[in-house]
Amino acid sequence: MTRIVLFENIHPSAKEVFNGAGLDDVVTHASSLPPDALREALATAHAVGIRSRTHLDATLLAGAPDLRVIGCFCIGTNQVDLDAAMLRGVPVFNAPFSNTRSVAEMVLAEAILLMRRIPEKNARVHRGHWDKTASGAFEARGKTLGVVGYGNIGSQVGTLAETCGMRVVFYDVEAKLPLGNARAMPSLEALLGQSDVVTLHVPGGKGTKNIIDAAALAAMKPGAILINASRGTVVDIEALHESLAAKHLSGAALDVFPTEPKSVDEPLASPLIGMDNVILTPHIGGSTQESQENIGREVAEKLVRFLQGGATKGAVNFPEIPYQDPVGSARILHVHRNSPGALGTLSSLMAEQGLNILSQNLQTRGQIGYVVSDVEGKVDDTVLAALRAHPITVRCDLVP
Ligand SMILES: NC(=O)C1=CN([C@@H]2O[C@H](COP(=O)(O)OP(=O)(O)OC[C@H]3O[C@@H](n4cnc5c(N)ncnc54)[C@H](O)[C@@H]3O)[C@@H](O)[C@H]2O)C=CC1
Ligand SMILES: O=C(O)C(=O)COP(=O)(O)O
Repeated sequence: MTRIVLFENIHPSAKEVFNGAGLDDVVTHASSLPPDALREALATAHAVGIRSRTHLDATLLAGAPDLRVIGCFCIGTNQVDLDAAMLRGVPVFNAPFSNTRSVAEMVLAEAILLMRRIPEKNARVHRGHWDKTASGAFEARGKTLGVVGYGNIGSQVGTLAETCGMRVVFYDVEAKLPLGNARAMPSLEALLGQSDVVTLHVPGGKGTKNIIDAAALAAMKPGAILINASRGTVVDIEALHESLAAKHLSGAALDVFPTEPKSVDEPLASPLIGMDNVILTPHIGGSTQESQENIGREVAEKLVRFLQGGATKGAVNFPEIPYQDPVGSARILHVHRNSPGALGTLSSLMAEQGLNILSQNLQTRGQIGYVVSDVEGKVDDTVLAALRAHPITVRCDLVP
């Protein structure tokens, strides 16, 4: 029996996919779990599904000996120790596209609201002030949007912004095809110096930590707006607070934070709380009915293809082998340390166990190699134990 444990209110479309594939042991949790409960839930799991809140580090993974695969039902995978998972022979999948439009629409909406100073005016009306003034309010048309990180989300934000007449510039560490009339900038500084609105769409992690710091904020135009719906670690929050307090920036919208509350009742701790010109949202950029339903299906299908066929195409940390129709009487998934002659060693081991190899596919990535073998012959517990016991073996499983 394959036990699948889903955390963080993953859309029911995922369970439908698992059940449709005959995988009925699906345990669902409405939220992420505190460390002890998480450890306990992982101890018996063969597959887990998480979103951005559940952090799976090397110690937690070591306490999950049966875990075969991890699904991130979101885009970001920085919450998982990807190398530790790989070295345990555990592929990690995500949903690279399904929520991108949802983020892009929210960012454009926030840009327009902030350019019109709607968050402040809304708060003031609620407090009894009727400030009917055009002061500080601007049209989007003709303004410059600077997109930092021109990937799946950033490029869509640019395309949507052009439909409102905005001029789009972007900066990316990789060469990117500009969509529409967007123009690539040679540096982050160049982008910051000419953008009325700067929006961040880079991945989390060491390479992007605090790329928007005090110096970057100072390089932005007076009165500019900053939007961050990427990862909280990308912006130095204290520096942003100072820049807003000094009225250098006119407003900001943040969906992600260096430390995010763990539950609905935990308040956000941030120096930005109470600033009327700052939109604060609880990491919901990708949270729409459409995106969550699609993500549930997309990632669950990837997990099923792996659990039932060994396919790792699209895995973010693993050698990629596409789905192939099985031939023979059994399919063996073997993960080994990537060393010269490993495939020969595995094939000899299989021959010693009386298995005839009908089809074999090897891919390597960094420190590991992954082999999918379709064989003729009897693969029972003794055979599996022999393959698992060999020193080159990291993991070995049989799929139906
Ligand atoms: N707020 C939310 O709910 C959501 C947040 N996200 C986050 O949005 C971010 C972007 O997602 P995608 O567009 O799908 O990723 P992507 O991988 O398609 O694009 C990221 C881009 O950033 C570029 N990049 C990396 N380091 C950079 C740097 N230092 N400076 C400039 N460019 C750099 C990459 O070359 C790439 O083109 C991720 O952090 C993701 O986790 C994604 C979905 C929902
Ligand atoms: O897709 C991402 O990377 C996100 O940040 C969205 O995360 P979530 O599924 O809303 O926890």
